[in-house]
Amino acid sequence: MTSLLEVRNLKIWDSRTEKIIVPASTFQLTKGSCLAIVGESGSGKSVTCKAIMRLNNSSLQQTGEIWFKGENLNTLSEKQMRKKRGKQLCLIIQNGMSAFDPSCLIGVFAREVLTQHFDWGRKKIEEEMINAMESVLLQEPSKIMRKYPHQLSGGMLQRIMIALAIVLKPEIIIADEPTTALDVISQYEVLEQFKKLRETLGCSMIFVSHDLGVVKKIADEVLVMKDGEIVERGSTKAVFLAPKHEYTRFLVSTRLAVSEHFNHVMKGDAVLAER
Ligand SMILES: Nc1ncnc2c1ncn2[C@@H]1O[C@H](COP(=O)(O)OP(=O)(O)OP(=O)(O)O)[C@@H](O)[C@H]1O
Repeated sequence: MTSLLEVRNLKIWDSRTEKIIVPASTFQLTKGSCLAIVGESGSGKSVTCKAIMRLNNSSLQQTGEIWFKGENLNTLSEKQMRKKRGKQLCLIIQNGMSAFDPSCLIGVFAREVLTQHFDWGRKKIEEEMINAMESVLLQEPSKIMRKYPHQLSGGMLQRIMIALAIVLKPEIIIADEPTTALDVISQYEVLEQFKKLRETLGCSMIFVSHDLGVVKKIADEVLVMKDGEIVERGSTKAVFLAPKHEYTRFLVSTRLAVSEHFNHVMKGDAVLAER
């Protein structure tokens, strides 16, 4: 299997305190596959994603190699990286609102992003965006384009980000807890759109989540992180069926306990509904 992205010995530390956040991560993203990164809060999932995009806060330093199509992203200039972001590597973050410019109408924001990568006129951009927004089931896309981010829900903003990705057609999408801030129904809908996005674009994906239920639905492979280190890796099926590391066993058992509780509650609801 060919890897599209190869991260070797990625080290991330805080230059102000010298605290090492990620000591030495090595992993690959197989072409066309979805790699989930799971782990508890603070285990280093987000800083790893941002390191690939070279978007960490300037106080965080990073060394190591990030190979993507014959280039080590860690050695590229900011200008070269800017060309890769969006068109080749796309990051979708947890809080949709902060990904947008609050003072900018959605349509204007989309135009600014797309004109950086395509030689398209205003009309073509609008057509492409409207088609993509319709495909992620956003109703009345023209109206949405004339709204500000704060006038839309978190689920809608995430779907607009997915629509933008559909137009940009990146080779890698990095989604950092994209459904976490949403209510359960929007979580389900947005996850379905992510699955569709993979099917339509055939792109590769890194999907960060602390929700193993979500991971099971979307990922082919899983990396488990704890305190900045990768403690387990393997196919989603293998990791769920026979977790090797104690910490993964803990994560899987907690997940099972939560879903049993959920089923129990749902059954209770069903009994109540029958009455
Ligand atoms: N800009 C920063 N400066 C200094 N330390 C940081 C910075 N960003 C993150 N950290 C630290 O790095 C560690 C890993 O953070 P990170 O956000 O990657 O965790 P995470 O696994 O994504 O957690 P969560 O699920 O809560 O998002 C934490 O201890 C955090 O405090």
